[in-house]
Amino acid sequence: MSTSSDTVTYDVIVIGAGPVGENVADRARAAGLTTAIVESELVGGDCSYWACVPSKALLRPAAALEAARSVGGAREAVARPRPDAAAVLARRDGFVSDWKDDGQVSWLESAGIELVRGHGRLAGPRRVDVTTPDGATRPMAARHAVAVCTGSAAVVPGLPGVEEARPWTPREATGAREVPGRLAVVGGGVVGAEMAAAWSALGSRVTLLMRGERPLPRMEPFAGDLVAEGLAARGVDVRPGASVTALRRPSPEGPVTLALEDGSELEADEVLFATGRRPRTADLGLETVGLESGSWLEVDDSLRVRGVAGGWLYCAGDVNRRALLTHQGKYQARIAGAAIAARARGEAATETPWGPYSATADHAAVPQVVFTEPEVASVGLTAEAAEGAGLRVRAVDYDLGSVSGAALFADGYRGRARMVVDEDRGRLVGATFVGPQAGELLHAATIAVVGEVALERLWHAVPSFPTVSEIWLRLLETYRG
Ligand SMILES: Cc1cc2nc3c(=O)[nH]c(=O)nc-3n(C[C@H](O)[C@H](O)[C@H](O)COP(=O)(O)OP(=O)(O)OC[C@H]3O[C@@H](n4cnc5c(N)ncnc54)[C@H](O)[C@@H]3O)c2cc1C
Ligand SMILES: NC(=O)c1ccc[n+]([C@@H]2O[C@H](COP(=O)([O-])OP(=O)(O)OC[C@H]3O[C@@H](n4cnc5c(N)ncnc54)[C@H](O)[C@@H]3O)[C@@H](O)[C@H]2O)c1
Repeated sequence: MSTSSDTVTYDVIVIGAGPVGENVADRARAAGLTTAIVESELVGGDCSYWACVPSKALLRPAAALEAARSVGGAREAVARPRPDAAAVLARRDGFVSDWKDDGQVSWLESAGIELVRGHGRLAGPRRVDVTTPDGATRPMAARHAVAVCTGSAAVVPGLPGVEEARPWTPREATGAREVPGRLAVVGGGVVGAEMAAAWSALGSRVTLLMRGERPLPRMEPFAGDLVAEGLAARGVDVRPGASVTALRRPSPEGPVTLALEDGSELEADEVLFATGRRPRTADLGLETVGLESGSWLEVDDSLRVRGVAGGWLYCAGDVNRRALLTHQGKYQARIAGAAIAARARGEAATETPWGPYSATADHAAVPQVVFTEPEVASVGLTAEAAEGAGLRVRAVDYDLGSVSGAALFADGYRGRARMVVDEDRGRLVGATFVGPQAGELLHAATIAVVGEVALERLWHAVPSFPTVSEIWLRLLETYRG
C-alpha cells in the first residue's frame, strides 16, 4: 500500500465483500499482492445473511424431522408433527450471527486484507472512490486490478399497489422473526420453491403462484413435477399458470389481497416476490470506464470485463450472470485471483479451457442443489438444452426409489434420476437426481462431466451396496441395455 496525495494505492481493490469478493481478495493476498476490499453492508454478503445460509437453516430442521419420520422404528419415536418454529428461528439467528459480521471481519484481518467500509464506485481507469459511512470520500487506486463482486438484488415487478403491499423479498423471507399465518409466494424458481417449503414446514398456509406449468422451469421437467407434488403433499397450494396483476393492503396491520389474471383474488398475511435478480451495478460508476450503468457485466473466461482497455477490470459472482450460485462464484473468484496474480507477475495467463486461468466449468458443469422435499440436484445440461446445443443425446432415466439402498434409506422413497449422454463422444453431459437427500449424489456426476469420463470407464466405478449411489449402476445398465 502507498499514498499519493490522499489517494491510497493497492495492488488489487475488490468491490463487494460477499463470498465471491472475499475469495478474490484471499487469492490476490495469498499471491503477495496488497489488497483492499470495499463493503457497504455486511462482510459475508447476501449469501451469509439473507440467502443461502439462513434459507438452509430454515429448511434443515424440517428435512431432519422428515428423514426420521420416513424410517419405521424411528418414526414412532418422533412426537411432534412439525419443527418447533421458535427453535428453528433461533438456530437460523445463530447461523447468521444475529446479522453481525465480526467473525468475517476477523478473518479478513487475519488474511491481511484491508477492509474499507462504504459504498465503492469506479472513478475512471484503476480508480475507486468510496463514500464512507460518515459521508466522506476516500479515493483509492489499483496498480494491477479492480474486481467488481457486488452481487445481485431482488427484482420486484412494478405492479399496481405493490409499494402499499410491502412485499417480502428473499431478504425478509430468510430473515423473518415470525411465521405468517398465510404466505403467498410469487415465482416458481428456486427461491420460490425453497421458501414455500420452508415456511409451510414452519406452519404457514402457503400458496405458490407461478406463471409456468411447474416450478423450477430451467431444470428437467420431472424435477419440477416431483417438487410440485412434494409441496402439495406437505400442504402447499401450488398454482401453475397463475399471474398476479395488482395488490392492495389498505391497512398496514391488515392482510394483503392479490388480484390474479383469471379474475380471482387471494388474501394472505404476507406476500413474497421470488421473481429473479438484477445486477448491483446501478450506482457503481460504470459510465466512468465506458460501461453501461445498471447492466450485467460481460466477462471473458478469466473473468476480465469485456470492452475495458488495459484489461484491469475483473468481475466475478452473481453480477456477471454466468451462474447465480455461491459455489460457482467462488470458483470464478479462484480463477480470477490466479489470473490477476499471474498477470501482475507479467505472465500472459492464457485462457486455455480447463486451465488455471479459465472458468470453463461455467459453460459445462454448473452443479446446483435445490433444498426442497424431495431435493433436486443437477449438473451440466438438461436433455432439452443438450439437444438445443446441437448434440446427439440420449436421456437415460431410472426410478431412484427402486434402488435397494433407497428403500433402506427411507420407507416409500420416491425419486427419479436422469443422465444425459452425448452419443457421439460416449460422455456424460448432464445429470439430475430428485429424491430425499439427492444432493449428496451430485458430486460424482460433476466429476464425471468435468473429467469427461468415458461411460465405458464409468462402468468400472462400482458403487457400494446398499447405498443410494447404486443409481449409477442402474443408469449405466439401462444405457448399455
Ligand atoms: C434466498 C436465496 C437463497 C440462496 N441459496 C443459495 C444456495 O443454497 N446455494 C447457492 O449456491 N446459492 C444460493 N443463493 C444464491 C447466492 O446467494 C448468490 O449466488 C451469492 O450470494 C453470490 O455471491 P456474491 O458475492 O456474488 O454476491 P453477494 O453475496 O450479494 O455479495 C455482494 C456484496 O457486495 C456488496 N456491495 C454491493 N455493491 C457495493 C458497492 N457499490 N460498494 C461496496 N459494497 C457493495 C453487498 O453489500 C454484498 O455484501 C441463494 C440466493 C437467495 C436469494
Ligand atoms: N439452492 C440454491 O442453489 C439456490 C437457492 C435460492 C436461489 N438460488 C439462486 O438465486 C437466483 C435467484 O433465484 P430466484 O428464484 O429469485 O430467481 P429465478 O430466476 O430462478 O426464478 C424467478 C422465477 O420468477 C418468475 N417470474 C418473474 N417475474 C414474475 C412475475 N411478475 N410473476 C410471476 N413470476 C415471475 C420467473 O419466470 C422465474 O421462474 C437463482 O439464479 C438461483 O439459482 C439458488
